Formats: sequence, C-alpha cells, structure tokens
Amino acid sequence: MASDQPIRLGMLGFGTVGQAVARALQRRAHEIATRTGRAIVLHRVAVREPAKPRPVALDGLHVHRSPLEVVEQPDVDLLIEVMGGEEPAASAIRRALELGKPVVTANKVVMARRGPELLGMARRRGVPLLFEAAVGGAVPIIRPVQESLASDRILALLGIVNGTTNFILTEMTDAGAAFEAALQEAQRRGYAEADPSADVSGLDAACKLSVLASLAFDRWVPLDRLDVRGLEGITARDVQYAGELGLAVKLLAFSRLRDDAIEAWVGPALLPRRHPLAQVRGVNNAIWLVTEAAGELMFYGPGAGGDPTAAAVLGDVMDAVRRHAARLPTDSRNGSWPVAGVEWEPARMVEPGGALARFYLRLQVLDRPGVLAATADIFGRHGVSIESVIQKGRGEDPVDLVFVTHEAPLAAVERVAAQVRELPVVAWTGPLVRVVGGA
Ligand SMILES: NC(=O)C1=CN([C@@H]2O[C@H](COP(=O)(O)OP(=O)(O)OC[C@H]3O[C@@H](n4cnc5c(N)ncnc54)[C@H](OP(=O)(O)O)[C@@H]3O)[C@@H](O)[C@H]2O)C=CC1
Ligand SMILES: N[C@@H](CC=O)C(=O)O
Repeated sequence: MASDQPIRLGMLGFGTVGQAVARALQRRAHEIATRTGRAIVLHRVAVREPAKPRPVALDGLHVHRSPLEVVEQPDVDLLIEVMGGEEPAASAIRRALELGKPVVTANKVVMARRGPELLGMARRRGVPLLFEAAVGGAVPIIRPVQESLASDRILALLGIVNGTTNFILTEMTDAGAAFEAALQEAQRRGYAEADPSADVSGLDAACKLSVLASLAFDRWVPLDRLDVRGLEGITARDVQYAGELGLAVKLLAFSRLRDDAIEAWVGPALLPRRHPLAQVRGVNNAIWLVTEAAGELMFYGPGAGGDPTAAAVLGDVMDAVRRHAARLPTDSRNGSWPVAGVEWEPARMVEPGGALARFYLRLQVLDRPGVLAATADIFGRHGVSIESVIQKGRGEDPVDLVFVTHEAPLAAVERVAAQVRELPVVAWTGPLVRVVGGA
C-alpha cells in the first residue's frame, strides 16, 4: 500500500451490508481519510447476479461473479467479505491472507467454522483478519474481549446476540404480532440471514457464541459442541403466560467456565422483566460479561441492519489500514485463537445434559380428573421438583398446564417431557425453555 495512493477495496457481496458499506464510504470519505491518513475507495465487488436492480447501484465499480477473481486482482489492497456462508467465503479469505491482503469480515459462520485455521494463517502472514461485525452487529464486543479485557479473566457471558429473533419476540410481546408477520418484517428490514431459519433455529446465535466464547475463554469452543435450541414451538401463548409470571421470553446465548470446562448453550429462555437483558428490545443486542477483575460489564446496541453493521465493518477497515501502515503484526490477542505458538485444542465441554437450570414446560392436556397429579407424578419420579404450576382454561378441550421447575439437570427434564408426551391425556408438549435469574 503506497502511502500516496488510496486504499482500494475489494468487496465480496453487495447486499444489505455491502450496500451500506458503499454508502458510508461515500458519505464519510472525508472523516475516514482524515482518521486513517489514507483515502479508502471501493474498487471491485463480487455478486451472484450483477444485473439485479439494487437500491445502491454498482456504477463505477468493477463487478465480478467470482469472489476469488476479486481477491487475485493486484489492484485490490484490502478485502471486505460480506457475502455470508462458509464457502466460497472461507477460501476467498484464506487466499487474501496468503497474498498478504488484510481482511475484514462480518461472517460469523466462517469465523465459527474456520476461525482457528484463518486466524492461524493471518498470524503466520502478519496480516490483520478483523471480524467485529460478526458478533453483535454494531456493538463493540470482539475488540473489548480481545483487547480491553486482555489482562482480566472472563468467567461468564450471557447475551442476546440475534437481532432478528429479538425483534420477533418484541413484536409478539408488545404488539401481539404473529410470529410469521414479525419474521417477514425483520427480513424486509434486512436483519435476517439469507436463509432466516438460521436465525430462528438459534444457529446464527450459536455461531456468534462459539466465536465469542472461544475468545473469552482462550480455547476453541466448537460450534457442534453447543446445546442449541431455537424459537420453534414458542407461541404467542408462551409469551402471554411468561408475561403473567412476570417474565420475558428471549433467545439467549450463555457460556461460563465451570472448573476448567466450558458450559455453553443457546436457546429460548425466560427472564424476570426487571433483568437488564429483558429490557433489550427490537433489533438490539446486549452482551453481559462477568469478569474476575472488572466485575460485570454490559455491551448494548443495534445487533443487525445495514448501516449499523457497516459502521463496525468500516471501523475494522480503518483499524486494518492503520495497523498495516504501522507494520504491526496482528496484536497480542488478535490471532491468539489459537494462542500464539501453541497448537490449538478444543475446549473441554460440560455435557449439556448435566447442566443445571430451571425450566418452563407447557403442555396441552385433556381436562380430566387426576391429569395434574399424573403429570406431576412423572416429574417426581425423575427427581425434578416443581416450583410452580398454572392451569389455563377449564373444561375446554384441551387446556394448558404450565410448569416451572426448580433447578434440575437438562437430561432429567428432557426425560420428564418425553414421558409426559406419552400420557393419553396429553395432546401436545411445547419446547423446554430455561428460566434464568431469580423469579
Ligand atoms: N444483515 C445484517 O444485519 C448483518 C449481516 N451480517 C453478516 O454479513 C454478511 C452479509 O449479510 P447481508 O448483507 O445481510 O446478506 P445479503 O444476502 O443481503 O447479501 C449477500 C451478498 O453476497 C452476494 N453473494 C452471495 N453469495 C455469493 C457468491 N457465491 N458469489 C458472489 N456473490 C455472492 C450476493 O449477491 P447478489 O446480490 O447478486 O445476490 C449479495 O450481494 C453475512 O455473513 C451476515 O451474516 C452480520 C451482521 C449483521
Ligand atoms: N441475522 C443476524 C444478523 C446479524 O448478525 C441477526 O438477526 O442478528
């Protein structure tokens, strides 16, 4: 990068985030140049369908269909990857690093599935690979965990890391919206993934948790070792009943150190309405960290959407330009996943079935004499003690029974749910939902 020349960007993807990056580069060209000491211009892009009409036009750019073709161009100094998915994104990032080109990505799938390999490559080449936008959208969380808290020890993290599902749950709670209508609105606003089932199933949040927990605990927390549940089966009635219990439904990501093993899960959870995470509404995300020295910290802001995400992407671009110009290697902790010079090892994980929590379970039962005693008996036989039970409706066919348990191992509560489901009076059982924080 000769210092009198602008930095020429190659960008893979020109969808919600890519177009917002292009807009911001134009609108903020002066601040960006002043703050980095270099002009930064978008030069080449890769898209699947160049002829598709877009709110931001591709005019004046070199447009390619092949991501690798963009990477290989000698006039591309720095790569932005905002196309999503594992491949061809990971191969393009890898090739850029091999060529010594700094990379900025918003892709949590790539970082969760290929992070250790790509960060290892970045470190060997002494080239930045930055991914602040991959977790929490505009919320700064990667840099605080890697840099600001580098001297501290993170003990636990709990967060809302998916904007789409938080938006859906907020619409269902506040406006009584139907799940499908709220999801469509989230897609229209550009919050959802290209395949929104990744948001709804908890996979998007799980990728983010894998990345964040790996950085927080300095060992690889593999995606396929997480207990991942989504919003499937959560209905307006659950939202209503939770409200009546003074609780709010959220899709949470949780991880903590237990002895030297890692417990990690993503799933629907009920929080007391006064809990700070219960106040996080709409597309916002929030991550609450517990550390040894600093205590409790909370990071909050828009977790999805073109402009907020583009701000995080461009922050990384400017950082990469400054680092490269100063010939700094990737900093002490960036790329410390795996730890410098040490072969990376997957974390020892707490078996999900053994992890303790309180649970909410809703059943639809035929209103027959003795039905409550029959279901409660199953809980007792598996050693799961019931904290509260509510019956909703009477005489209708079927009625709802809502159980909240005391702390119990997940595996025991799963056995209860499976056995209850077999009772002839039980018409339907909902998903297991954790209850977090005091009632
Ligand atoms: N949207 C958001 O709020 C956030 C998104 N992210 C992440 O940012 C990334 C991009 O998201 P988003 O902008 O919403 O996604 P979009 O689906 O809106 O855009 C994807 C872009 O990538 C292009 N593309 C996809 N596959 C290929 C391919 N094989 N070859 C060439 N071009 C390809 C598409 O081309 P075409 O336009 O021709 O179809 C499109 O321009 C994802 O990793 C996402 O997880 C992170 C934080 C927030
Ligand atoms: N689909 C994601 C986008 C940001 O990562 C979300 O809704 O959070």
